Amino acid sequence: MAFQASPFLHPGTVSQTDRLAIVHLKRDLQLPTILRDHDEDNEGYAEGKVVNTRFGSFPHTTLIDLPWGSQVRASKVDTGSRGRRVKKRKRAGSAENSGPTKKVAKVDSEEAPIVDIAAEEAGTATPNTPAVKEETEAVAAASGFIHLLPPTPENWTSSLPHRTQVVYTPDYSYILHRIRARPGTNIIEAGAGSGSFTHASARSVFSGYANDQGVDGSPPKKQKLGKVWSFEFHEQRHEKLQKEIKDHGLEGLVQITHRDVCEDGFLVAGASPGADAVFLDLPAPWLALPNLSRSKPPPKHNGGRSKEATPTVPEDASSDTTKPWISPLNPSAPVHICTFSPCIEQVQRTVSAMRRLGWVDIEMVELSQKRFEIRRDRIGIDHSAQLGVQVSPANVDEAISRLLDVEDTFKSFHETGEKTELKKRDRPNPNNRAKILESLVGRKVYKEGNLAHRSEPEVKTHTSYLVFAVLPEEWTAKDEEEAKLRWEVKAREDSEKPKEVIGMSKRQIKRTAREAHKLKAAAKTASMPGDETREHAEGVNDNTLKGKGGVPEEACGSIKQELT
Ligand SMILES: C[S@@+](CC[C@H](N)C(=O)[O-])C[C@H]1O[C@@H](n2cnc3c(N)ncnc32)[C@H](O)[C@@H]1O
Repeated sequence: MAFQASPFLHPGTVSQTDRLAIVHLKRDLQLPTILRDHDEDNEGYAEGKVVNTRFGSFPHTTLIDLPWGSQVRASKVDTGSRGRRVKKRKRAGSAENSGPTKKVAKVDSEEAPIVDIAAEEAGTATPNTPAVKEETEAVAAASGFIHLLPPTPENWTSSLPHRTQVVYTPDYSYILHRIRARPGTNIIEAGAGSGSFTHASARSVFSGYANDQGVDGSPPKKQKLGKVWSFEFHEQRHEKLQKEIKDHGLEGLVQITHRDVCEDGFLVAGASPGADAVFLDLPAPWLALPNLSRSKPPPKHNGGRSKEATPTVPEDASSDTTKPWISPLNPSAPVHICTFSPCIEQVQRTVSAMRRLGWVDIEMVELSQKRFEIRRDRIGIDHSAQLGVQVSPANVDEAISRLLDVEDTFKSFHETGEKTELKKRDRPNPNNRAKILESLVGRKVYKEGNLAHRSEPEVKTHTSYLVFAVLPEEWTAKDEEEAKLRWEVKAREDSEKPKEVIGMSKRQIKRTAREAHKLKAAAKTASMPGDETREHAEGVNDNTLKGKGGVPEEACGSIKQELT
């Protein structure tokens, strides 16, 4: 099969068969689906593969080859036929195959053969005979519509099948920015869970595929390829995510390993991922931190975790004590980390472990994302039931005219017995077409009323504490020597120093400078005319200064200079 880039990275302009698409029903309701031109699950719809939603049914055939963003109307699908599904299938060559509204769908020969129930009941069925399915052309229904969107990490996060708590967009966008994720970065992620962060980080670090070629077919340019090194110790979650990554064309960019990272570390097949950044979404990140060091961590302790809770996962070379220690981190760059914890006690333990292990710039952040609804509050009886309008008088004139109206109606009812409803019917409808057109064309409705904003009370984001830190590059004595040779440190010759400080230690120089500074300040006060300070400072002159500090006035400047 020809190589196809992931739809998350290169969605193209139209939806395609066998590629992921997002069926957008409304802002907080989206369904991911891989578009198929045939029903591989044999679900029994005459139209082939169908997405059923609260807004109607959408056969995949109506969703393929459409420009992204298209609005698609629902189709009439006989959902009641699902129970009788196999009887609906006809064998190839059957006379009924040639109806005008039928079209023949491609059938994968490796699929389970479709059983002809009628033939089976009659005992004439031939097992394993390749069959051809036929699908009815979809007919539009009035039940509703959807929009077809290309997949992005954002809409994948809001539509993915939840297997765990997930990291939502407001959190991961901030995290990826803080851990400096960019094209070419190697990220370690543990645990992978439902893959929400995995998809977002994959897009951030993508800098091309290993088999990328120039436009003219020339060999690929040498560039650092970014990669997400994902770890998950729950077997089913690991399997499901691995399948998703394959289905989404992200293999090669994301490598998922089934592993307990607290026990067995972060090496993959014995080799280092060379991580520039790390994201830990684990219940006990402090247990994994020793495995993210630049040198061999101290012997493991249980960390208060019960032995029963520790799952058994395949052993890796990293846990083999006979082999030399390999760090999973990039040795030639500072490593940025973020840990995601729901409670402050976990944060405290994580921060303590980070301090012990040499992480610096440790900082905790809590994100409280809120969405603001911005609208114009319009007031007036005239607007009546229009959207966003409070139906109450906008001013005194409007209130009086309304009161007169009501009084009139009341009076006429008592005089003539005429019902109010009749009068109402005579009154022009404020929401009639002409009125609405007038308000749209004649007036600037968008400018009317007060501009108001209020925050949404409920926001779908998993509140957690984010701990950020940096692990600097290792600096050995050898590095120090090399640096000294490279950037020669030239000590000042004694002959260049002011003579007052020659032979003094740094501490002595500092003390002398402090005293000189104090005396100089006192002398300045003494020379200020006409206040009490002058009297106190009387008698303090250059000579006493010299005597007190033992430092001549002219030396003060040079001592200060020496210290700076
Ligand atoms: C909250 S979920 C992660 C959600 C994920 N970040 C997302 O955005 O979808 C935490 C995951 O960590 C996994 N996990 C917990 N301890 C682990 C360990 N020691 N090693 C690897 N995975 C672990 C759990 O199985 C769980 O799936």
